[in-house]
Amino acid sequence: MSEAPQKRRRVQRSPSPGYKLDDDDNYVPYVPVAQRRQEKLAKITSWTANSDRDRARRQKEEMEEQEDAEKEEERRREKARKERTLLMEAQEVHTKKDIEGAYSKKTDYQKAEEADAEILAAIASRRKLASDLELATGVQYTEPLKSSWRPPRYIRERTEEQHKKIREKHHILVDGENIPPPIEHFQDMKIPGSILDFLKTKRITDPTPIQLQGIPTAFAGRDLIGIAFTGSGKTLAFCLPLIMMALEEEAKLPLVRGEGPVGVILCPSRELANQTYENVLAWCEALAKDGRYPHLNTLLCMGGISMGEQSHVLNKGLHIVVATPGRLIDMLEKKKFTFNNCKYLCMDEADRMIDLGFEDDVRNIMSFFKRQRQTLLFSATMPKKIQDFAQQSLIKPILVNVGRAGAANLDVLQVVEYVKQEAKMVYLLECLQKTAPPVIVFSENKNEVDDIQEYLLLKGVEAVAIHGSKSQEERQYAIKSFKSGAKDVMVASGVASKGLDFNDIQHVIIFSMPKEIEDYVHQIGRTGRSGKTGIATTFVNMNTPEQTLLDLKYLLMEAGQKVPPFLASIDDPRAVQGGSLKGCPVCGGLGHGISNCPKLEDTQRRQMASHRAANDAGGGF
Ligand SMILES: Nc1ncnc2c1ncn2[C@@H]1O[C@H](COP(=O)(O)OP(=O)(O)OP(=O)(O)O)[C@@H](O)[C@H]1O
Repeated sequence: MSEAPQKRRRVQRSPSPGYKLDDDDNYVPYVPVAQRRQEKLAKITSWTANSDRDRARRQKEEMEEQEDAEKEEERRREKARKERTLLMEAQEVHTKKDIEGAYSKKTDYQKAEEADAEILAAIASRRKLASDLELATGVQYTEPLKSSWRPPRYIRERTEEQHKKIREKHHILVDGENIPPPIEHFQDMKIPGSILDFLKTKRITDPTPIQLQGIPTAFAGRDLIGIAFTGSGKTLAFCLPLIMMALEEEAKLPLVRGEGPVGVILCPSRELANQTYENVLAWCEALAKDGRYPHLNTLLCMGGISMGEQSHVLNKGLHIVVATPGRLIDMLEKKKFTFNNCKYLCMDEADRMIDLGFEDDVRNIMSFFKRQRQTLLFSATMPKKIQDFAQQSLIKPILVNVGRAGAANLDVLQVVEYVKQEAKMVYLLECLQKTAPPVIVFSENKNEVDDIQEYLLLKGVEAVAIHGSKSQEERQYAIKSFKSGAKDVMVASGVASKGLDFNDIQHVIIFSMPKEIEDYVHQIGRTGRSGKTGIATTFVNMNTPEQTLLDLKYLLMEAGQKVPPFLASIDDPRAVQGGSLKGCPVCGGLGHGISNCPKLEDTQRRQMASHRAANDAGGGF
């Protein structure tokens, strides 16, 4: 405000010697044209006085000519300037009209559709999910693996119509060629009695929908994409086929030291790998218990544990490996074991494993396989685009789908509450009163996880915490003490607890709503497992992005849950633009399109970070 008048004053002041204006060093006082002419005329007149009239007249004529020329030149310039301005203005108007015209031809919705199509095309051009060796040599398997397993005759003799009815009864959708029949009783799947007895002790008597179609499909040697709600028993559906395959191999020719594994199960987190490993161990032990079947060796291969502790497993023939990608690649590169005879690859939480973040690791792992394998992908969330991509990479795969991929488990009562940021801690205490323990509290932020645990401990609540920056011992202690019931509350970051199966969680409290709705589905899925019901309370507030709230709103509507008024009042911008309200093909969220997908943004960010890291490291591994 004070700057402008000061400048004006400086221009008005005539420069005095020694007075230096920043930009007026070459200042020449302006003399108007009329004044200059007068001065020249006066000079000429004085010559006239000196009676040199002819010279004066010539000079005057020359001057007038020059003046005329100058005036003419000035007129011409002015005309050109005016013409140019008009032309430019016309052009500007024209261009503006062009742009407006082009834009007015397409609705915002159409433009968004076009942008989405471009992104989808880019994703579709991803390399097939196969090892580099297979891609390079063009090795292509066209037929599924052969299997000696057959369903009982009475099931084989059922008509396709009868199979269809059974699938409809259990809300199972299937897709693929020559789909093996659904089998409603474990006994008919020809599973060893010792395993069935063990399952009974765990109250597992009848197969869940994903099991009754998934297990026969996998037993038949088929590649499989299995999608089913959280807590619906997917682990048994992909572990049992590997146990049976290993059993068959062992029966044919027992494995000796340096041989194996027969198959591998890949998990995206250490906790999940550990949990799956413990399940496999228990089932293999149960199998060998009655002495009729051999003992199968299982190796847990993940960061944070010493492989020395498991040398006794590596000293024998190895049947099953349960692993996280990083440590598995490390072990394979160090030739601790090989995949020369490995023929079963299963990925749990497969959408995470093969989305852009882990894709290269998975390809790397595949390059260690030397023969055809059976590939199985399982998850509760599997967006259409990932399904399509995976389908191209498997051999005549069968899709077994129970409920919409990414839909919430209907056994979970979902409550969404508006809680101001500063009121969350206090309200959390109140929420903990809703049910008896055990309760899980989720936060997206590691520091917040620690803060919540500290606050709860101060308030006398027995709480443990788990997140990615905790040591392996701390993580194991937290899980063990929570599982055993010694601790009432576990505060966890989303990543660290995905897929974990805790007994009878009564209540899940989502302290900070994750950006990706898939994460929300997995988090609330820690309760309401194996047919039991549970409650999930989620805190949202003005920090929660509107798009996330929209995803949440649609998910609640889909699950037939109560939608609170503040969520109900949020309008979908796509509806305003007159577009269709399809779910996002990348993350499955119902409240946004692909161009606003938070998962895609995250993946790109991760990729850029890993490129940066690679560059920083001089392009090394
Ligand atoms: N047929 C069954 N009947 C009853 N309970 C079962 C059955 N199969 C598995 N369960 C139990 O259900 C619980 C959940 O199983 P599991 O962990 O395999 O679920 P999931 O589908 O993998 O879930 P998530 O997607 O969250 O990982 C486990 O405690 C398991 O023992």
